[in-house]
Amino acid sequence: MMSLITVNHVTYGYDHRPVLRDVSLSFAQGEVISLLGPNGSGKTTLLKLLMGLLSPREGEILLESRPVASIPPRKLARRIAYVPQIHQASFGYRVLDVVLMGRMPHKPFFFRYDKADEAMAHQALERLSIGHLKDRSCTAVSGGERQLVLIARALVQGADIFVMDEPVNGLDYGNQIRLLGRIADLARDGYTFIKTTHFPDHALWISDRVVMLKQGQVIADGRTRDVISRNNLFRLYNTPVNVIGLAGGYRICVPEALNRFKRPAPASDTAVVGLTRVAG
Ligand SMILES: Nc1ncnc2c1ncn2[C@@H]1O[C@H](COP(=O)(O)OP(=O)(O)OP(=O)(O)O)[C@@H](O)[C@H]1O
Repeated sequence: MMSLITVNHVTYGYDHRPVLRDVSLSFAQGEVISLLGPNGSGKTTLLKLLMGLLSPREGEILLESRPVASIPPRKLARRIAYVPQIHQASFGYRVLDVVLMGRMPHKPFFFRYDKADEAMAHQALERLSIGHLKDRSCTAVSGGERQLVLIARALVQGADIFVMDEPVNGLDYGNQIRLLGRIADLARDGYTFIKTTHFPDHALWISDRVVMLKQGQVIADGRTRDVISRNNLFRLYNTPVNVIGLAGGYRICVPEALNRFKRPAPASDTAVVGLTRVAG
């Protein structure tokens, strides 16, 4: 498969201390890639390098065959969009206006949005099933809805590569599942997602590829089912986690520490559990 993004022997450090060391990776179009690693392992730094916000000290990053560092920011924005973590909206922009902002890289310095821009924005909102929110203020929608608004903005930006830093952080369980579902749908349409996560289970749910970063180095990179293993999870997080296969080909992570969390159930609880089982 042709490489969409190639990271060639990249080294980076904010000061003298190296944060990323000799990182080489290659991502293909339509892949969902999860970057996993302990706090401070360099995940966000790698995302910033991919978006051209930082330049490698050594090595290079190519978008198709062109160095990212040589692509003007407005041009790069038409290919790569950043969807930030859920955050509190501080300005009361209308949802439709926030989505329209995605058209900026396509416009001259002084411009007005035209009918075609508005049609694209409406289409993106409908695609994510949030058309009904278009006239609401961004301060009056939930965190999960705001995350979808930012994805809609990335779609009208025309980007085909979405970079997301812990996209489900702060979302309730239902919205986490729905957001990951949207990512999987868009990946089926050819969009590429490079996202960080602290949840190996989320990587198992929707990722084609997993890259494990530890102390700035890639310790594993490959197909999700090969990389998410007890061995690799122990190397990464220094805690034993069993990866259990379920019917239907699903896999889940079960930390061994759960044994220690078990508390003896009072006799009365056992009876209730027994009743629930019968009823269920
Ligand atoms: N602007 C900065 N100036 C100096 N050091 C920085 C800066 N940003 C990050 N670092 C340091 O670089 C290292 C990697 O940080 P980075 O944010 O890439 O890690 P991360 O894997 O995304 O962490 P987390 O999972 O906690 O978000 C950390 O030691 C961090 O303290």
